[in-house]
Amino acid sequence: MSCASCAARVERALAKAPGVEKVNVNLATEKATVRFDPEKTGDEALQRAVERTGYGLVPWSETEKGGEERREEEVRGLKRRFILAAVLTAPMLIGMVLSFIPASEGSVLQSIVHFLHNPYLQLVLSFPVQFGMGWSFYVHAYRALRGGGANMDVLVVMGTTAAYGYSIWQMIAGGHHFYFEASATIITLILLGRYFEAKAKGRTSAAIQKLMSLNAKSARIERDGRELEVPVEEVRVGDVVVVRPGEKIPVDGTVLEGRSAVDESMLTGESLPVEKESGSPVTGATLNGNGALKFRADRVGTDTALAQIIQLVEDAQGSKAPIQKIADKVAAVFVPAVLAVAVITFFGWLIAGDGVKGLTSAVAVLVIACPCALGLATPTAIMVGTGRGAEAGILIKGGEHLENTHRVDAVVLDKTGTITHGKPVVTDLLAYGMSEAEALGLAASAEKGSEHPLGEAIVMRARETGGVADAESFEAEPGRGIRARVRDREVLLGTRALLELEGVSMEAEMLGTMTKLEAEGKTVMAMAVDGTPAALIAVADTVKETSAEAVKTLRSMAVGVVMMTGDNERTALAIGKKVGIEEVLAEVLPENKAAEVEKLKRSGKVVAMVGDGINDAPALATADVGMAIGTGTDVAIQAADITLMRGDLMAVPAAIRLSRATMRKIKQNLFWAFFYNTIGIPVAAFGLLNPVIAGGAMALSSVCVVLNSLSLRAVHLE
Ligand SMILES: Nc1ncnc2c1ncn2[C@@H]1O[C@H](COP(=O)(O)OP(=O)(O)OP(=O)(O)O)[C@@H](O)[C@H]1O
Ligand SMILES: [Cu+]
Ligand SMILES: [Mg+2]
Repeated sequence: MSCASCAARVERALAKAPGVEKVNVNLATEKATVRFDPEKTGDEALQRAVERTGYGLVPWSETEKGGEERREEEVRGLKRRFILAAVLTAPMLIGMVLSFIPASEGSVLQSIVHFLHNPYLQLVLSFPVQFGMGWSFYVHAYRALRGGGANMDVLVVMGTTAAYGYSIWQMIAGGHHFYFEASATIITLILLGRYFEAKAKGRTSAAIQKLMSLNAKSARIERDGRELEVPVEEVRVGDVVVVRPGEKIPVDGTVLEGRSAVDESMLTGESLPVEKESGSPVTGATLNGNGALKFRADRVGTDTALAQIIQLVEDAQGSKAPIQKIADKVAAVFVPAVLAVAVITFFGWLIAGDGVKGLTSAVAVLVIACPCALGLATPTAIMVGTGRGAEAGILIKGGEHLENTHRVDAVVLDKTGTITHGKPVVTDLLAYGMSEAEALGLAASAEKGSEHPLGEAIVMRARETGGVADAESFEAEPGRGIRARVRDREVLLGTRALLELEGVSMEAEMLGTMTKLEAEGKTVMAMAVDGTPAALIAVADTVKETSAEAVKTLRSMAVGVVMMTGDNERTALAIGKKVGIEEVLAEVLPENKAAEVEKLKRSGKVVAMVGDGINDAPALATADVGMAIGTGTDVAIQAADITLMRGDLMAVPAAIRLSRATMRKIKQNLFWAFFYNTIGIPVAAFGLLNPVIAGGAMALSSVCVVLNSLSLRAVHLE
């Protein structure tokens, strides 16, 4: 495909094929994504549908193998053709330049100019350029026309052939208007543009290549009591993998033996190494530190975290941003419209009595009108933007999310696990009417079945001092607490509201203590045993080091920040004060989190929700942009549009910055592309544009667009 109208035509052909439900063709990645009913159609039918329009379709599985080589081959071929064309065209251009120098009659200069302007010499030089190096334009144009449409190759071919044919006719008829050098120069310049474009396009996928290169090549596994080295593809789930100090971890798994600090920065962007010991999860492509590790392989091949990240980034790069619809609509009607303008131009000038001017002007219209810059404006920026994000640990699921993020003016932050580390520890334990040890034992036994971080904190504390028994029954009340039977006693543990709902009333003194602890920013849970208040358990969670700075940065970007939590208001306000958030929504039950986001949206805000927990998932899906903390639960990551691989909140302003920068690039690109066509076409039609300059400008425009998008790679996100 050479321009936006090609992509539009392939897309239409696929959309019309029976059994196809949804289709997206991307010019920059040269990929088509099709959702179809396998009962009604298949690879081959789709392939035929595309081939009928004059293009080709290669199944995805085959592109993986040869994709990179094909691209390199294309770049090499274009370079070769450009150099040959340039060498042949140069004498004609030199002749043109020299003719501007005043030369006296009979001088050497004059004879050189004469020689270089000899129509026979020009015919001989330009013939191979037109039909040799330029042959592919004819092939592509023919295929497009045969498929019943037109693309930019048709414009190039029509323009240059008209100029060339007219020159030959002039030779036969004894005239002296020759345009051999014009058509040769246009072809040379377009080849140069295509060469640059193909090269630059290769660089837009650099992020993917970088990710792929992270993969380990081989792994050391233990089989039948022996250690042997195998290619990483041969590692099976359940294999025991041995990693020596300083080695790359080959696949995802769980540590069985050993202790080490692992550098996970390549995947998470988090620079501090993470301590690993028996039971810790390890991820393929990360780098082992000083210890030796032995781990069990849990996920291999396409299931590993790295493989999924690559897949996600690839999908995102190929997806469309809504803003592209404008360009697509224009591109679809562009070529026929330009042909019409060219015809009108020619006849207009002819009627005005200047057929020669009509011809050159029509050629200039055909050449300047190429919509290739238009087709590349959005997809190249989306490609580079999502790639840049992946490098910084910001995984964006699609172009639309990258686009939506730039409008965000309110960010809702979950408290536990998002602003704080989400690893609370028990700080205070006050027992009423029983020993502290007994209270802790009951609480921990009751919480044993809970996956809530608060429950885990209590169990952790109890493990330090003694055993934790199993509960006879366990029931969680989301957003309020738990109810359990332990050693034949009814245990109720959670918020004030939970106890009140069950008709348990606490003494004023106990409530006072609770309030006091909460004002310190601790989360306080009350426990009732068999209907009487028995203990208060306070836990504290540490605020992430960067949370306050992230809030400040967001403010400076004119983005409002709100904290939303299920925790009580006093605790929330105390934490809010630490990080600089005044607006706090506290005691929000899990089922109401989404409704709060909805309320904010209705007030006219474009809302980004940042969360980590299962209870955040509905809110993440409701928000205009859902951002999941990568260290959080899978459910949250599934529901979100963007995953922040590193736990720290500075990634939120970074994501917004990236989106703003990407949108700025897209708008610049679209403006440049539209501007250039809308100004260029009338100027050319009125005979004010030399066809050669038109060729140069058109080649430049797409190169400019691609380079402009590539400059996104250097954007500062911090
Ligand atoms: N397993 C549990 N054991 C004891 N109390 C609980 C438990 N689960 C919830 N609670 C009580 O319910 C409150 C709200 O819980 P919820 O899970 O909605 O929010 P959170 O995890 O405290 O905060 P955030 O919404 O910021 O993640 C907690 O503060 C706690 O008092
Ligand atoms: Cu073009
Ligand atoms: Mg939570």
